[in-house]
Amino acid sequence: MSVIEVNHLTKYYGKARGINDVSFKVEDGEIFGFIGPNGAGKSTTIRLLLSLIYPTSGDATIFGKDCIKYGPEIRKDIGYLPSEVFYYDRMKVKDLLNYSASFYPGDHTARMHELSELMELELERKIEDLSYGNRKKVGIVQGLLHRPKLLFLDEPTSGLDPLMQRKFFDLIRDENKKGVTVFFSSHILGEVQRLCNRVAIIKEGRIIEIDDIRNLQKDNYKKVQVTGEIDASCFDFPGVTSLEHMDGLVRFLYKGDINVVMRKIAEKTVSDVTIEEPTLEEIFMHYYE
Ligand SMILES: Nc1ncnc2c1ncn2[C@@H]1O[C@H](COP(=O)(O)OP(=O)(O)OP(=O)(O)O)[C@@H](O)[C@H]1O
Repeated sequence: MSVIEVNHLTKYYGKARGINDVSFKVEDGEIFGFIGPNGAGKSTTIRLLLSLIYPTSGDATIFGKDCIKYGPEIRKDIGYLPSEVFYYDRMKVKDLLNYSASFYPGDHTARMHELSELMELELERKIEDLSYGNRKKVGIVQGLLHRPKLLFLDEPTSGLDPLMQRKFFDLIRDENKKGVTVFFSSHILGEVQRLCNRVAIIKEGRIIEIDDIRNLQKDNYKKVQVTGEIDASCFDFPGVTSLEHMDGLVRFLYKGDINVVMRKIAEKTVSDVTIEEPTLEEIFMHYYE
């Protein structure tokens, strides 16, 4: 059974497009990346799944249950870090986290201390005295406090310094190893590439690709660079694009059977060859163009 199943979900805010006919599944134990530029519909999708807003059409299930009908029940096992956090400014971090934990059964005090220590969050400080990054940390602790089975992270690293980002990623990986499924929304491709198994790309409210990160790289074009006294035109065959020649170096992009390129190179006398996978960033830009 999939942890999340989204079927033809559409949301219009009046006449404004939120998302359009979005369908995908997230399996148990995955770290699923959801990437797209500003305004693509990432937050809208998450808010619909949490039934904070309602769809225009389509439906979705979490843990096999309808998101709207079983919203309160489902949310007990969900952790959510929104892209922007807003709190009661006058409260102490500790009081806010205790208040938040009180919505869930059990005692979460030990967990609160454990997570705050890890994220270097001072529990005695008032929210109004915290920097943007430290407020984000409150959101992270709050989202994980009740040991959720599914975690929604919406642009989680904005405001965190590189050291904290690394700690945060380690924390998410640890949670995932313990069985937590993670839905990770971001427009920062590097972090999606580092953390996620599978990724969906959303553009202007529609999903344009869903695949394993490795497949995305494998089935995409390769970057080929050959050094030597060669005539670039010998690489002008189907599958080759962006062919460039400069100072004894031929460079091009290739999509197709790599053996064709290898055989062509073997016919020549070359001094160096590199064949590279594109980065997720390059693939992403390719889709957006
Ligand atoms: N409350 C709202 N009223 C009207 N339009 C909205 C509302 N919320 C979102 N939208 C529109 O829906 C579209 C998707 O927005 P959404 O916030 O889901 O995108 P996003 O991918 O999360 O972007 P970002 O990375 O900037 O947060 C945008 O065009 C946005 O302007």
